[in-house]
Amino acid sequence: MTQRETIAAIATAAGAAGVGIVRVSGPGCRAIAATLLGRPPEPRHAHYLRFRDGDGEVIDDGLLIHFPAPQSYTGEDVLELQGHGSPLLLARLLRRCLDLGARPARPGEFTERAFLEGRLDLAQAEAVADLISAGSEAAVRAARRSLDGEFSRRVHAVVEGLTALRVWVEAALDFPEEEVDFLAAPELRRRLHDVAADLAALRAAAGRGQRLVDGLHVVIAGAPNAGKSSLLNALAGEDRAIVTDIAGTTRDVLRERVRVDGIELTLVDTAGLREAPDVVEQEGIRRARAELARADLVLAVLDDQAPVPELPLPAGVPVLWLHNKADLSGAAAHAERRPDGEHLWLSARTGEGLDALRQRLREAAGLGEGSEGAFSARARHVDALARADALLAQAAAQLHHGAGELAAEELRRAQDALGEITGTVDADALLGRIFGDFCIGK
Ligand SMILES: Nc1nc2c(c(=O)[nH]1)N(C=O)[C@@H](CNc1ccc(C(=O)N[C@@H](CCC(=O)O)C(=O)O)cc1)CN2
Ligand SMILES: Nc1nc2c(ncn2[C@@H]2O[C@H](COP(=O)(O)OP(=O)(O)OP(=O)(O)O)[C@@H](O)[C@H]2O)c(=O)[nH]1
Ligand SMILES: [Mg+2]
Repeated sequence: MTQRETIAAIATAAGAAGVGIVRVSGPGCRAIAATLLGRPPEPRHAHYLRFRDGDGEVIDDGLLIHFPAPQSYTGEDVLELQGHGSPLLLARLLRRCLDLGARPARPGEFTERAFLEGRLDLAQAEAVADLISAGSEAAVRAARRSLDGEFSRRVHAVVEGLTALRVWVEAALDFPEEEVDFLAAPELRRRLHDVAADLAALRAAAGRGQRLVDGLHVVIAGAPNAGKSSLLNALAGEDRAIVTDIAGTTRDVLRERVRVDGIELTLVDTAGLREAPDVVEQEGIRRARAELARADLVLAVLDDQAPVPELPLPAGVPVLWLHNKADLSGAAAHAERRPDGEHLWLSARTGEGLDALRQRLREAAGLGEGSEGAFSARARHVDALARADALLAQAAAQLHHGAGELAAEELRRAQDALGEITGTVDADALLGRIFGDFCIGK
C-alpha cells in the first residue's frame, strides 16, 4: 500500500465557541506533534502546551493529543490540537499544521479513511454524517443505531441467506446426475421465500429510516377557508401563515420546517383548491398541485360544516382526511365512533384532536407503535434493496422454470446489490459521491 498523505482540518463548527479542534490524520502526525510539543508526545495523553508558529510566536494555548495508529478515529495516526474556539486562532493553528507538511482535508476525508482502514463500513460512515445533521431526536437515535451497525447487521443477515441459496443451487447444478432434483426441492422454495420476506422487511424498515433522515414532506390541501393555514399555525405553534375568513387568503405556497413530537416535517400550506376567479389565485392553485405531486403525505382539510368538496388529489400518495372546525360541529365525538386512521376530527382553533394528528404524523414518519429500533438509511440504500428484491424475484421465477444457471447468476447479482450498501462491493466508484457531501473536518 502506498503511504497516504497527512490531512488536516478544523473539526469543529465555524464561529466563536468555548473550544475548537484542529484534527490531523496520517503518517506525519508524530513529527508535527513533536515539533509543537518540543518532544515526542505520549500516546493518548492530553499535553497542555503553547502552540507556536514557525517564528516562535504564540498562537494559542491548548491541549495536544496524539492517537497512534490503529487506535484512533481514522485508524491512522491522529493528532488533535484543542485550542480556544476562535475561527481566526484555529485558522492559524491549521496553517501551522499545513506548514509542517499536512494538506487540507477534503470533505468527509477523515471518515473516508476510517472506512478505508476498515473501522466502519459504508452504511456506518454515512450514519456519521446523518448523526451530525439529524434534525430531530428520533433521527439522532436512528443514526446512532446505524452507526452502531444495526442496519449493516441486517443487510449481512440477508446476504447470508442469499449465499446459502446460491450454495444450494450451485451444488444442484454441479451434481445433475443425482436422483433427486434439488432445484425442485420444497425446502429450497421455502428458504427462498424466507429470504424474500427478510429482504422485504428490511426494505420497509430502510424506507422508514430514509424518511426519518430526510424528514417528511407533508402538504396541507383542501377547499378555500377549510382552515389549512390555521392548521399550519397550530402545528407550528406560531402564527406563520395569514388566516382570515375570506376564501382565497392563501395564494402562494408556504413552507415551514417544524418539529412535531421529535420528528422533522416540512409542512406546506397551499392555496385552496377551486375554480379560481383571478390569475394570481390560479397560479397559486397550480403550485399547490405541484406540491401535492411530491408529497409524502397529504393532509386534506375539510370544513366539517360544509359539504365535502371534490379535491383533485394525486393517486398513490397517502391521504389523511382532517375534518376541521369540530368545535363548531361538535363532531369530535365522531372520532370515537369512527376509529378510522384515515379520518380525524379536530379543531385548528381550539387544538382538540391535534394530539391524535401528531400521533398519525409520527406513524407516517415510521415512528408509530412497533417502530422501536428504527435505523437511519438513505435513498442509495433503499434503491439497492429494491434492486436486490427484484433480482431475487427473478431468481425465484427462473428456478420455477428449472433455469438453475440463470437463478444462480441473479442471486449473485442480488448479493452484489446488497454489498453496495455496506461497501463490500463496488465501493470505489461510490466514495467520491458519498463523502463529498460530508462537512470538512469530519
Ligand atoms: N475530541 C474528539 N471527540 C470526538 C471525536 C474526535 O475525533 N475527537 N469523534 C470523532 O468522530 C467522535 C468519537 N469517535 C471516536 C471513535 C474512535 C476513537 C478512538 O480513538 N478509538 C480507538 C480507541 C478505543 C478505546 O480506547 O477504547 C480504537 O477504536 O481503537 C476516538 C473517537 C466524537 N467525539
Ligand atoms: N371555529 C373554527 N374556525 C376555524 C377553525 N379553523 C379555521 N377557522 C376559521 O376559518 C377561517 C379560514 O381559516 P384559514 O386557516 O384561513 O383557512 P384556509 O383553508 O387557509 O383558507 P384559504 O387560504 O383561503 O384557502 C378563519 O376565519 C379561521 O379563523 C376551527 O377549527 N374552528
Ligand atoms: Mg390559507
